[in-house]
Amino acid sequence: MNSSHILAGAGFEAARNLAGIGEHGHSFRVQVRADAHPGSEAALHADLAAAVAPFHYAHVNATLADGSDLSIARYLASQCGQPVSLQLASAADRGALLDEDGNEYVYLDTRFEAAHQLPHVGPGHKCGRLHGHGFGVRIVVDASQNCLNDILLKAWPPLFARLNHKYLNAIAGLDNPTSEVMAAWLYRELAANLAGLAWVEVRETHTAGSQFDGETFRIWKEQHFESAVPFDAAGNYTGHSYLIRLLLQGSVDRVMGWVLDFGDVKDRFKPVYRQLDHNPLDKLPGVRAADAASVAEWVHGELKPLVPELSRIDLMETPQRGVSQTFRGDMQWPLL
Ligand SMILES: Nc1nc2c(c(=O)[nH]1)N=C([C@H](O)[C@H](O)COP(=O)(O)OP(=O)(O)OP(=O)(O)O)CN2
Repeated sequence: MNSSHILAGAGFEAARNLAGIGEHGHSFRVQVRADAHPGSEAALHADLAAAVAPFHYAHVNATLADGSDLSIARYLASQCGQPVSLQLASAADRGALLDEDGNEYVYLDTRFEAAHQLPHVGPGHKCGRLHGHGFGVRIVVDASQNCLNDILLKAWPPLFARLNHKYLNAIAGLDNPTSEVMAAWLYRELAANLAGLAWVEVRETHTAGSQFDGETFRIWKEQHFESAVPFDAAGNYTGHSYLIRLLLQGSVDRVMGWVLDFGDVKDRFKPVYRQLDHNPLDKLPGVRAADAASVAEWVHGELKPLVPELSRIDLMETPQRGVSQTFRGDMQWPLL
């Protein structure tokens, strides 16, 4: 079923006091997603700006007795004036996630450095060669069952020791170490020792990722394009460096170990990309309007026949303003 969302972001610099840690400070980042309906975009941006304002260059505990990530996240969500899903990053590697159904999670972003090759790709495919990555890993747990320290101190270190600076293909279960296989392997290894594990994400590069929640595989590929867009009724244009994220949901091919090759996603997107990049978006053939939601719909119309697994498109005009459209499946996370 199609659903259309608005994405809004904000940041604030704040001090806080936490039991066991004491006084310290953070550059907090917050992203929210809300249902799109007439007037909701301006209201969401205004509500979010007003919600973070009391924290900016201030002490969190002046507003909230409990200055934890979860407490701040709950407060910000409550100020948004409409149901939202929310991601609060208190540091580059950690934060809290809340969804509209009342689920609360904490996450840790960590990484390891390793070599691998994909043994089943066709001749000449670059991933058949021995190569390596700084693999990004996001571990997400149900906040009511577990906390960040359990991931950091107990669950992750033994796995890090098994993976870091290793040749992944030599590890049992990783003979075909695609991102999807890695996410499923990490999920199974972590679930054994981590109560409330919700999902695991693996990022081989900055532009591609995969997610496994014990049942469903989701992958994404990101691209940037530079485009002009009408600015006012007088016919003036402005422009943006757009980020588009194409998210796919599907089963993993038993031989290849992936939903679809990230390279194939990029290749199939190329003809669409050429029409978007360095062009005025209101002149796209058949586009309903030049706003981000209409452009995302247009991309979906062009790409759906080529990528049937395409489930969601996120289109950001700026890092703090964009849309997220779901066309099939259920792809709540990542928020962005
Ligand atoms: N679905 C998957 N597709 C691909 C995987 C994978 O794990 N799952 N892995 C690879 C390669 O290992 C490759 O290193 C990463 O591919 P890709 O994203 O295409 O890398 P690029 O550096 O070309 O990405 P840019 O778009 O240039 O940033 C291939 N596919």
